Amino acid sequence: MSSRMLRSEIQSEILDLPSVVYSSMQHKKILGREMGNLANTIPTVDLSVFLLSDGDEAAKKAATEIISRACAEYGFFQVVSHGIPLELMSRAMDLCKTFFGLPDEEKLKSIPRAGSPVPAGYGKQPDQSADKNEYLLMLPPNNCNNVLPNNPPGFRAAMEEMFTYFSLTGELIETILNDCLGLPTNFLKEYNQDRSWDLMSTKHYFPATETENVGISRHEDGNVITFIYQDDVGGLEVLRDGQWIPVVPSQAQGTLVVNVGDVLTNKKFKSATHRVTRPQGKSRYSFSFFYNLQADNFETKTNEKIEADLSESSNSGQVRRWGQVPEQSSIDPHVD
Ligand SMILES: O=C(O)CCC(=O)C(=O)O
Ligand SMILES: [Fe+2]
Repeated sequence: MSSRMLRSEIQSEILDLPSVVYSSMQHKKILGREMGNLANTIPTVDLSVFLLSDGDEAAKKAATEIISRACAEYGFFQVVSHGIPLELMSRAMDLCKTFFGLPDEEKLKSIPRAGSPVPAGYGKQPDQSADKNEYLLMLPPNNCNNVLPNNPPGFRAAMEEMFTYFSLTGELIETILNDCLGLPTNFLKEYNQDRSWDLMSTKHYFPATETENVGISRHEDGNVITFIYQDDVGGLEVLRDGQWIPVVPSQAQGTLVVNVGDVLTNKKFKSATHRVTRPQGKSRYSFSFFYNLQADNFETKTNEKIEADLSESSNSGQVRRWGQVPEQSSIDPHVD
């Protein structure tokens, strides 16, 4: 499906939204309003104004300002009315729960291909790892290194559709962040056109035990922008001023968490440290989408170019390749 066709699907989707989340559609003046309290919650922004061909400019400006502040204060924000069909999101979540509930021998049919540059396929953290989760990782739908399960039926197609929509949402958020950073129009878009290195993973976090509860150890994402679609269990936490702030799953269906990765970090934005803590007695499921930068651009061009265009920028951190563990990363028991 061409990206133009998808965009028009997105537009028809947002005109048909449930009233509880999207009531702002009837009140254009408050489109783009802040739906969270900046003091202690990660703000949520309604993106529908950016998807409408006649989107109100003042509402876009208001939304852009909220996102700018959130990226500076938290490195995180949340979005609704992003155009990803809610039916697809909940179907994909249900299918992922079914997949992870299958016996190991079934899931192991989807282990990564030998020699693949990225271990696309099913995997489980090794026993010695503090992180207790299993996952299914995928490259863009047409990539020959993907190993996607045929069971449960429909899962593979749902994963591919989710990926395609996430990519488009990534392009939209990249454009908004471009403006937040005061970069020349379309600077990031022109700089980062190759979508073949984007990655999506769906994860199953096992319930915590009496003695340990680490889902993913504290880390920062090395890419450009990450999306997280989490179920209603909770456990994602963001470090801000030495305090772990929970990203409470929203009652609003289809809420996506967005976080700024190392590529866009500078004096203005931060790539925030975050982690996942596992609750007791419950599994947690999530989708993460990593909007990346083409690998060859990583060390050579990325921050150097963004810094050159943002004279105030100061990020000293080297942008990491996929899977490379940051030096400052540490394993902690998540008990504080
Ligand atoms: O599952 C989540 O909520 C977050 C996952 C995450 O931080 C990551 O995959 O980098
Ligand atoms: Fe992360």
